[in-house]
Amino acid sequence: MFLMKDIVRDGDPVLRKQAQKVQFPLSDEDKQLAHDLMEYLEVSQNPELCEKYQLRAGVGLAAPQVGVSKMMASVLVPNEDEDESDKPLFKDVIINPVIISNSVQRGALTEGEGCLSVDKDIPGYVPRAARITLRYTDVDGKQHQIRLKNYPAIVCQHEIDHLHGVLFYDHINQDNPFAKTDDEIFIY
Ligand SMILES: O=CN(O)C[C@@H](CC1CCCC1)C(=O)N1NCCC[C@H]1C(=O)Nc1ccccn1
Ligand code: NI
Repeated sequence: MFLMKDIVRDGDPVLRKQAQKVQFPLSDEDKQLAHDLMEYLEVSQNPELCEKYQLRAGVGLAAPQVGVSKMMASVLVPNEDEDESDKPLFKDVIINPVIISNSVQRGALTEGEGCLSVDKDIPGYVPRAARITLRYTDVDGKQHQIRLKNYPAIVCQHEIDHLHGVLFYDHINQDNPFAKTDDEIFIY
């Protein structure tokens, strides 16, 4: 199981590398990595376990963040409203993901973004596509092509950035971190 000590921090070159495509069929090592990447999110989103293991709760975790330069990331976006079935908005390990289309409309999290690999808070809007069409392969080798919008779309873009050596603050407007072009929508 990954702990905070296993998470690589900004400054380590692995976070700025282009990750390698994952070969199928998955090796046992890659299957274990996929499992561990998702397990981190599940454990971190459980209040008791998060506390017990002193984790920072996360909704995504990319392989380079645990020092493995491979194109694989876990995404677990919980369904915030309690009453709804606690079926997550999006849950999968995305392997060799490719964003095949981006909406012209852009969006950003109103509170900006953070990263488990970046210890300091860096304020500012991180403009991203409001909607994307994502193509990826899952651990079983099944190909998916899905459309995502709002928070799940933001999370997947953040993770896919990691696979290309991009960190969230690379997108923040240096002159005016909270610059807002009029067509931008903002998501919670
Ligand atoms: O690459 C992946 N990362 O760096 C983990 C990041 C990924 C998200 C940041 C913005 C979009 C994707 C992450 O999850 N966070 N960033 C730092 C601390 C907070 C934490 C977070 O947002 N936690 C959370 C949110 C809702 C519900 C439960 N937990
Ligand atoms: Ni991150």
